[in-house]
Amino acid sequence: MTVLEQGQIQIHTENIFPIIKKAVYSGHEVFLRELVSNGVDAISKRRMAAMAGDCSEGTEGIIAIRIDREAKTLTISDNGIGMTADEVKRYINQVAFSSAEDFLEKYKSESDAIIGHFGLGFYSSFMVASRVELVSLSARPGAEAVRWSCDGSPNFSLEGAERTEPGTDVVLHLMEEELEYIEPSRIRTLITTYCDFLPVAVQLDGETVNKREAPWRKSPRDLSDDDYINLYRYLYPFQGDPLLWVHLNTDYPYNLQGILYFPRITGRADWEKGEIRLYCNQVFVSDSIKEVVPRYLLPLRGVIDSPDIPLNVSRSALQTDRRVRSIGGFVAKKVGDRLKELHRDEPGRYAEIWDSLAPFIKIGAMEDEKFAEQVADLILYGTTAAAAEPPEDGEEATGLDPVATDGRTYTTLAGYRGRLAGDNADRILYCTDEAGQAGALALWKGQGAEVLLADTLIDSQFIPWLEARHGDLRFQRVDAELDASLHEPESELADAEGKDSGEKLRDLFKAALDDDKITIQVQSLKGEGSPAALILLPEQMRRLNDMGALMEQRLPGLPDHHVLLVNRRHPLVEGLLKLSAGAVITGSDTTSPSRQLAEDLSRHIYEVARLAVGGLEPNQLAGFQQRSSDLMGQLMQRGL
Ligand SMILES: Nc1ncnc2c1ncn2[C@@H]1O[C@H](COP(=O)(O)OP(=O)(O)OP(=O)(O)O)[C@@H](O)[C@H]1O
Repeated sequence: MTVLEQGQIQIHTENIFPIIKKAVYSGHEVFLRELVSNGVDAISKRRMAAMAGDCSEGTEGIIAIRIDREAKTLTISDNGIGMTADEVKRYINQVAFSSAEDFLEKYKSESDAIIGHFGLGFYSSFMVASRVELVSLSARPGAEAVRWSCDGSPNFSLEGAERTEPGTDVVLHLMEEELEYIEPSRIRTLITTYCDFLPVAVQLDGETVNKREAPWRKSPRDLSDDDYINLYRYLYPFQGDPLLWVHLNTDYPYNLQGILYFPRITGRADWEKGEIRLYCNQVFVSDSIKEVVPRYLLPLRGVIDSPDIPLNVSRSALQTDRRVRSIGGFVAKKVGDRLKELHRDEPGRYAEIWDSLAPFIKIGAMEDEKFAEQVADLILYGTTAAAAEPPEDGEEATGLDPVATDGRTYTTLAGYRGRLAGDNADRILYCTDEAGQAGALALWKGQGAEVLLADTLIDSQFIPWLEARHGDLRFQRVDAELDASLHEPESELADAEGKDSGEKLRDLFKAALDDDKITIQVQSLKGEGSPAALILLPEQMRRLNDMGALMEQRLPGLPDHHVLLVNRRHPLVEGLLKLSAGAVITGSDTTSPSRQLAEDLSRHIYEVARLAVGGLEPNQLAGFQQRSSDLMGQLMQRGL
């Protein structure tokens, strides 16, 4: 074979390849992605050149990968446009190698990793091969086949070769330490990882391995729900089906396609990792692109495919890139639009999946003002109100509020406010713990008040945020205070000592509890089932306690300062009053058995109220249990 040329590649670094190999010490596998991408490019170039009449059309484009175990070679062939000797000199010796220098230059100055080492190009073959041969025949008429060979030093040789069909073979003579790439299973995995959605068949030893179809490149009109769900199942196997998806498609001011899915969140969502897969022209780049979408969308899954995300820069540079930021904004906007659409068109389904959507939406609203505006009317709250009746014809009504689901009834803040009346038109009643605040909640419900249920972990931050945003509204937790509608007006005659029964009860409880931090109030609560006593936590008091707990990184618990509301109408309290009055009438002093029993009962009533709000520590429970039995024993003896 005649030697066409031997020469030195003009590069500044004397021997670039060992440096590349060292710099890109991990992820050598990307060489396959780079070489297959070059083949795909060559195939589409040939198609375009054929359309312009510049070369023969050829058969369907194919990338064929062959393994030769004996020769320890891996060959990547395409039937694309090929290269003439001149083109090899220009594109391989100059373009490829000058971008190698570029890459190294960038790599040196950036401390953090370049995403997926993207754009390494042809010379990435030297990460795994000690010698690379390229045999190419240009599809242009009259071209002759050439063989280029290089061992990683700047020296190359170029000679005539045998190749009858246009296209290029890249033959990699694998280094001893890179022989993993001779294993078909390894190559197969690499093809499905990086080249699965490429529009050209990628074959391994004659068998097509990749999927080829990239649904996100299609129009949403041509995709069924099943198509979306199947892609999700394929990308995230055994993760359950997605709740909702958003098809992204824009070509201005940047080119971007993709499909994002809201996963069904079980347990804690991962706000750190990021599971959206990044592609560039259907070639897989990375499965964690924290830098491209806003943080609150990180638990979303799916694909973003854009050639306009700069990938040969460091991650930190990506984060501050203006275009990337605007892509993040675009994605958030599209997600917001899709949520709006679902809320408008299918309020029932929206409410059904609300619990899974809530973390994204609430965190998004708190972190991103634009997003907050978009979703302002889409935030749902569990409510104690009855659901609105759907229209008779059974069709799903738009704007239905409150909406019932299997588990809960939901409303929006606007819906709730629409139902508020008169003096309380600006008061938002909410409950953060249905069990712990059951007594107070029942009282409000008994009087027909609607209460919002804000009981998820995130609500402890979300409610204060909401309050700050709605300065015109008053947010009041159900157990903060009871307004006049919940108790009877007080009208009572004082006894001979000038004390009414309220004062007497107050004195009794004060003596029994002997704790200045507990404020005792006596009221006649309305409603049949109202409890004997309730613990109330005035807003200011509770907030201070919550804040202190937050600063000390502990659970808030029951603050030492709290209110004990005694319900004078309750038979137990009425009996208590009689018991203590008896003690006075018979002239007993504070140590009389009746007085002692009255105080023990008062303490017991207090502890039961405390127990109901989860305010008894585990170590107090044993004492409580003991006192309960003692008290019942005493009462039993009195009754017998
Ligand atoms: N299989 C091939 N068939 C035809 N031309 C090729 C082939 N592989 C490489 N080339 C030519 O060599 C040039 C350099 O390739 P290289 O992979 O280094 O960079 P690139 O593809 O231009 O950019 P990138 O850095 O994104 O990979 C290509 O632009 C192309 O003209």
